[in-house]
Amino acid sequence: MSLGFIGTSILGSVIPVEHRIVVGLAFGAYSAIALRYRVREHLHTVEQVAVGVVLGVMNALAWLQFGMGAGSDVAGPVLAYAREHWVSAETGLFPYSALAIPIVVGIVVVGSFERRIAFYSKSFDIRVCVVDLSKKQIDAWNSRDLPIYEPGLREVVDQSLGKNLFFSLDIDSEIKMADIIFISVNTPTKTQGIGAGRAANIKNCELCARKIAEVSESDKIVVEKSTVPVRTAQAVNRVLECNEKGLKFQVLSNPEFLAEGTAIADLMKPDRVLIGGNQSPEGLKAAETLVSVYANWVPREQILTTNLWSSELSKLVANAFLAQRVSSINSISALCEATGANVSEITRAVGMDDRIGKRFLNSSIGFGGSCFQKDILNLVYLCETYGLKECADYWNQVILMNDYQKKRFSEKMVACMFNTVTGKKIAILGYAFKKDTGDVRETPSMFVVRDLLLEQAQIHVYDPQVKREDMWAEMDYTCDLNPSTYTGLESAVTTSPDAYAACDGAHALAVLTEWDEFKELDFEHIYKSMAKPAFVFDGRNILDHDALRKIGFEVHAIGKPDPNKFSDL
Ligand SMILES: NC(=O)c1ccc[n+]([C@@H]2O[C@H](COP(=O)([O-])OP(=O)(O)OC[C@H]3O[C@@H](n4cnc5c(N)ncnc54)[C@H](O)[C@@H]3O)[C@@H](O)[C@H]2O)c1
Ligand SMILES: O=c1ccn([C@@H]2O[C@H](COP(=O)(O)OP(=O)(O)O[C@H]3O[C@H](CO)[C@@H](O)[C@H](O)[C@H]3O)[C@@H](O)[C@H]2O)c(=O)[nH]1
Repeated sequence: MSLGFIGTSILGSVIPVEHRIVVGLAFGAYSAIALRYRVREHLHTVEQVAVGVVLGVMNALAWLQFGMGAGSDVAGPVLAYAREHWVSAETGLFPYSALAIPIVVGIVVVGSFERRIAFYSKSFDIRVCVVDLSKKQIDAWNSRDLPIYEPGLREVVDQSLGKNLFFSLDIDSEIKMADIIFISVNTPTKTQGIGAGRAANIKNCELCARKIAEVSESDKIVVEKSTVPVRTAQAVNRVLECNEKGLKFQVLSNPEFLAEGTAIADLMKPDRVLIGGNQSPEGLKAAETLVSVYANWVPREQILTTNLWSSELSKLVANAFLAQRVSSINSISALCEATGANVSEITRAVGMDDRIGKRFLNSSIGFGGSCFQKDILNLVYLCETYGLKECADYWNQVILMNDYQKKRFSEKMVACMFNTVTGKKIAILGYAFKKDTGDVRETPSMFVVRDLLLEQAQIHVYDPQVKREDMWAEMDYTCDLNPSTYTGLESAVTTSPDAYAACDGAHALAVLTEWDEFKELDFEHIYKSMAKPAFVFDGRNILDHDALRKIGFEVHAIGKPDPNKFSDL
């Protein structure tokens, strides 16, 4: 397209003025046909065409003015300059050199559009259909109100929905049609039976494999996307092999490494993509097929291929290592509070050693989310199953340290408030397990709230994204807290429309999720509205503690020395 555009422009410039109308009409017809094709093939959006048409018309008018010698007040002097300096006196034509600027601009602008479009057009070759048993989920994905909050997700869905992205309940038909099937179902920690509280429940993966074996009518690649115990692919393969039509399936492991809140960025620019497969010629061929899908947007050198078991286990190890860093720094935060050292200074000092690195060393009230605890427990259980007790104990300590950190925080709150919070209003700022998500699975805030409720506090929660029903559901599922186990639960926990309402009349405020908006609050105003002494408990170390103390707050933060306790600071 750019070459066609540039070529026609050059042609137009060397043809005598009186014939340019013919070239102009030909160029217009060429553009209309080419653009219609590109919109139909999803290479341009209608909006891009609209912008292009406006720019094109402006360009054409400027050229017309130039060619006819007319000039507006603004364009006139520029055109006069151009006529005087650029048009050849002998031929009356535009020299090639004068075309350099529009050509270069054209190549850069249109070319960069095209590279971008080429990227998406490759992806459009692939039809993706997400199927789920849950009608509620599928309806939400097809609506304006997506079932999860994730920055940038709306745009990604809008771009492809109905073009090459579909959400459907028709699992059987979609299995039949697919060449590659990703199993991405939940694999929660077992709640009963053998390994309860530690082993991952892979029942849903097996059910998917059975469904695929039952309804498939052609050979397929089946990809384990869910996080699973090592050697799950063996079970999936056994089930698939039992199909009665003699179909051949190749099972691959392709664990997901995205984190919530940064999911789109992680998807577009992953640190690596891991694909594990059987090392037979068929297995290697299947792995190569999946590699070629990712290679549409991920550089090949970042796509690793391994055997099945290394891939499955790498996912658990990655999460265990990440969580271990959080528990390690959290253990040091307790030592800081006891000695007068400052955990932020320690993080900076040790993180500048390249071998340690700066990332994932933020001390907090503990890690939460649907993955870390579940996956470490999964690893612990695997170690136990293989008789590796010392290894199991080692990784279990990461969880114990996390439990300790959550408990330590709520106990400190009670201790600071004169050993009682009974009947006191406490504002909880942030309920999601981290910022930029509305997810509350295993959120550390919930454990702090539970501890404070058991001390008979009145809790007022504000979180910009968490839905009230999700808060109740998770409290029930994970903490067994519901109106039948805690009388008056719904009146003891209020959800507030904003941080100011939550803090109004409160004895303390606790920041439990690191939402950026909490840093911008008017703390002078909040201080005036609170009961005195007014306590701040910063569970994420995001506030300016010196400024808060100047206002009059009593501030306690994770791993930060208390100036009242250490006179030598
Ligand atoms: N959430 C994350 O950020 C994340 C990141 C990396 C890996 N993972 C892993 O991905 C997997 C899924 O996690 P999630 O957070 O999306 O879980 P989720 O519970 O949010 O979603 C799982 C979905 O699977 C559906 N489902 C269950 N059984 C099914 C079946 N037999 N057929 C069709 N649909 C079925 C459920 O209805 C549900 O909508 C887990 O193994 C998890 O460890 C999650
Ligand atoms: O320095 C840190 C970093 C994180 N956290 C906490 O750790 C938890 C997990 O955070 P994060 O890892 O950013 O979010 P997840 O969405 O749980 O992502 C993890 O779990 C996913 C599911 O397996 C993996 O795909 C990701 O790679 C892995 O980072 C959250 O409560 C964070 O607040 C800290 O306390 N301090």
